[in-house]
Amino acid sequence: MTLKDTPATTLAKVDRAGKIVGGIVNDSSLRRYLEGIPGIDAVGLEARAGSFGTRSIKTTSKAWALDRIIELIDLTTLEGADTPGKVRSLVAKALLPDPTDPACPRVAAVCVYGDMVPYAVEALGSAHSAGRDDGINVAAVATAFPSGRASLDIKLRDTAEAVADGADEIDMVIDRGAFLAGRYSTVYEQIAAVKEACRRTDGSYAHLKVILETGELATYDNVRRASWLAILAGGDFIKTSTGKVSPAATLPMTLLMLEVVRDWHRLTGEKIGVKPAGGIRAAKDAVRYLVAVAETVGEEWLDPHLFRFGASSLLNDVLLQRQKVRTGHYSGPDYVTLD
Ligand SMILES: O=C[C@H](O)COP(=O)(O)O
Repeated sequence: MTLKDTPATTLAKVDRAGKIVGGIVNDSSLRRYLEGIPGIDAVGLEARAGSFGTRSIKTTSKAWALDRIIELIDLTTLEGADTPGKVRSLVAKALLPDPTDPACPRVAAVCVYGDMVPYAVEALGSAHSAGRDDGINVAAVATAFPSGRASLDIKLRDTAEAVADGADEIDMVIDRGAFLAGRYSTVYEQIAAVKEACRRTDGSYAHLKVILETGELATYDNVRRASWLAILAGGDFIKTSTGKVSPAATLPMTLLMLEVVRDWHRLTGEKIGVKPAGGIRAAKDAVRYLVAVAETVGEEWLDPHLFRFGASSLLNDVLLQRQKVRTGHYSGPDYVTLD
């Protein structure tokens, strides 16, 4: 697929991207633009990220933060050994995270492989958001996740099938090989094409999260460029990692992506979401991310439309901490499911 074949909806974004990069979107204009972005002060970035762990939080704020973290979780299972039964258990947990407390909030979404989408949709039943704000979304990883090593045609079919099966959100991976080789227009065109594959028959779109796989991009400068590229190409969210590569999400990388989103908002007025994913398991770490969001882009971003945690086990620790805040003690190790 080339830009010439790109459908009309995407062309509006291409026009805007063209205005921003200063001409036709191709390898040379993208290279000029992306490589012209000033380099990162790594020491300053890491110091800012480190400072988010030094805030003290009142008990009332902690209770609020724990509930908010739950509401921002994409509760995830992405294992080769996943089964319909495992997905049903995940959905049961998403629907009722704490069986002893009906007031416990629900997670934002369940995140599964594409072939598991029908089981997630069925298990959610009337709780499936399907476009409503009061339900739980189904997110599907697509585009030959986690490597992204497949033809564009296969990536588009992977995406379209998940959307047709009821996925509300698509988590795609970028072609890191193309990005690192400087073939920016290949990455751009693939993201734009996947965005089009997110189109439903009624003309609405599944939300597109673009996974950069920061652990493979290696440098802060690369992650900043990839963030701009993903947003220019039409991504609704930028996401750090698949969870299959180490390091996965880190606070400095996430902070850097939040800064790009802040700058994009200043430039265009458009709000893009951020999703750190992989390796976030402790509630106290998740609180640091909340502080980073609030102090970088503002509290408005502490909303499932604009921020998510991609995590398989974070919910368990948040429930334990929540129980402690509510009752003053832990209920014991059997309180949460450990899957
Ligand atoms: O996107 C989410 C990740 O795959 C989950 O990673 P995790 O198991 O380290 O929480």
